[in-house]
Amino acid sequence: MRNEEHSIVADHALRVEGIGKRFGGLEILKDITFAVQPGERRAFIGPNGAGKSTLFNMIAGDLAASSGDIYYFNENISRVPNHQRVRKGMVRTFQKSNLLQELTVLDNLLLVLQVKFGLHHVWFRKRTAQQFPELYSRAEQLLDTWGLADRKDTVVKKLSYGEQRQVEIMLGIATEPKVLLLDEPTAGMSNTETQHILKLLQNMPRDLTLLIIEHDMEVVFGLADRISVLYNGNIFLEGDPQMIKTDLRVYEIYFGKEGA
Ligand SMILES: Nc1ncnc2c1ncn2[C@@H]1O[C@H](COP(=O)(O)OP(=O)(O)OP(=O)(O)O)[C@@H](O)[C@H]1O
Repeated sequence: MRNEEHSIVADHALRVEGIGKRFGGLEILKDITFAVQPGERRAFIGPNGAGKSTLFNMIAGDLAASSGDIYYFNENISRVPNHQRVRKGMVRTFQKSNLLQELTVLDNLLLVLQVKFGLHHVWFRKRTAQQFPELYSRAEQLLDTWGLADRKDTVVKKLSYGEQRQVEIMLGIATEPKVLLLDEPTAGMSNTETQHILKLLQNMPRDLTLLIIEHDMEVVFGLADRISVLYNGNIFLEGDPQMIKTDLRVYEIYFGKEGA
């Protein structure tokens, strides 16, 4: 029985056990426990201020938890710093833009890919496709997949807001993560842009484990295998999209008992 339990635990890409977070006297998260399977797409929903971003900050290592532990492929990473989590393959994108605004899309991408290709030492000099064919070919491939090939020579600050968000996700993918955390990837996007991002996310490799915070329910239900609902500092409910969609309590959390 112990062995069986152990093997189930070892199969998790991510396991969060009893995580809590206090800001001063305020207890934002109380006792968060959940596990995500490798390749699973898990969405986190809940009203504004429920603590979704705070939870992601702790998983990514940007914020220390007040209590509890985080396991990544069965390794306790609770005290592993953020940059080491990234090196292990846990990568997040941010709600706010963290791109190098003065550089082109291609240069932003090459800077990320250089690290992956072990070419940090050439960051300061001009690189050419002739010198680094594999680097450039991977960049072209990513630009094609993400529909950004025609924008590659555009300086990031000249892109639309939606395109910038697209570049951010592409950079996250470029690091070839095992677990990718997306914090509201479609926030502030037009309906057309949202549809476009949803399609791209749906087409991502199935072995990539994806955790996503999202307010757009079309994206949530179009992408997630399982959904966790955060409310009052706890995971109020967890289930598959059909179960969450039809649970009246979720509706009440968002719209109140009488409805909107
Ligand atoms: N550094 C901080 N210091 C104090 N309070 C904080 C801090 N960060 C977040 N909070 C508070 O914690 C609560 C949860 O915030 P968080 O951003 O995690 O919620 P959220 O569910 O992601 O909300 P939203 O859906 O609006 O993005 C909020 O009340 C917020 O004001």
